[in-house]
Amino acid sequence: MIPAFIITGYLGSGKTTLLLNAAREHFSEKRVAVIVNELGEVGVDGKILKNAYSEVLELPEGCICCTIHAEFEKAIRELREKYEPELLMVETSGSAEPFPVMISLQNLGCIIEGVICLIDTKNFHLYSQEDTAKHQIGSSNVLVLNKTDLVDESTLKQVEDSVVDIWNRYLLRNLFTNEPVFRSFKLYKTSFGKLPAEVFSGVFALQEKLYHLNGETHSHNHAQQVIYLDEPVDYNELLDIINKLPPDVIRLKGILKLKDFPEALVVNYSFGNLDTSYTLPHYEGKSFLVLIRSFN
Ligand SMILES: Nc1nc2c(ncn2[C@@H]2O[C@H](COP(=O)(O)OP(=O)(O)OP(=O)(O)O)[C@@H](O)[C@H]2O)c(=O)[nH]1
Repeated sequence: MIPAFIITGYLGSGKTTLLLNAAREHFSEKRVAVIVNELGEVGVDGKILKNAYSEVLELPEGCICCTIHAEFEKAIRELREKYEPELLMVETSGSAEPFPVMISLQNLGCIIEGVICLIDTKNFHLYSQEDTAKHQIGSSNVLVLNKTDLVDESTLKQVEDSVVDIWNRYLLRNLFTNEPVFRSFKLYKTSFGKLPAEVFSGVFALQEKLYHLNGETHSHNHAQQVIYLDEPVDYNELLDIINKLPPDVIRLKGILKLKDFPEALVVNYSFGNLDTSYTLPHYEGKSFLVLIRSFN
């Protein structure tokens, strides 16, 4: 039985960042495989994570929460055979709910060691009313209030109260008994998703077997568009693109080759904040930007 963690949380909340830090701080001695799923066909996270993990599988299309179970399960089987991981980390897309992934993992004989939900404390008020966000929180047993460096104490307290309230109202229940799947949660306050070792020590493992609700569907409130750039760009051109983004673009990610800089730049923009602090020295692919729009 392979232990597995699911990393969930809204768009831009810090899931990939958590995985990068965990690789450095907790998994240096372990054979860890990562499955990363992103909205749409073009992924950024997988390319970044390949710098930190030797086995990263990108699921290129759809969303593992409802359309491509078969592909997800096939991917895990292949990983298991080829790589024999000691631990599996599954990063779901910001638009996905973790429950179907939990079922698939259990069907494949994995032990769910924890469902970790990242919360963007700075921007929580902008997305807290979305159903997906509420179900992500209610289906998790490790709640991580992230980006605490960007908020004051009173905001942090408000977000904590609101997240705890949502957890209590939306907690995942056993379909037959109506009992909560997780009876408690553990809450952490972090910056850059830096979690203590105890989170990964198996104390949060789910004991219960989950069952699927037939015909279950949910709606997705986001659409994705990809722009490829043939020529290297100027940093100012990037700023220009960002300044002219339409208001329904809530997330922009990408990898860009720049005119005057040898390394490819990872572009990370969410809720008005642009971060270009991460670079990929050996990136050989095309430059691209992924725009995620909200239908709301
Ligand atoms: N200031 C600050 N920035 C953070 C923190 N955690 C993550 N970030 C930044 O937030 C941006 C988004 O982080 P990611 O880790 O890519 O978020 P994600 O949840 O994987 O994003 P999606 O996969 O698109 O949903 C990046 O620029 C990170 O560097 C934090 O605690 N503080």
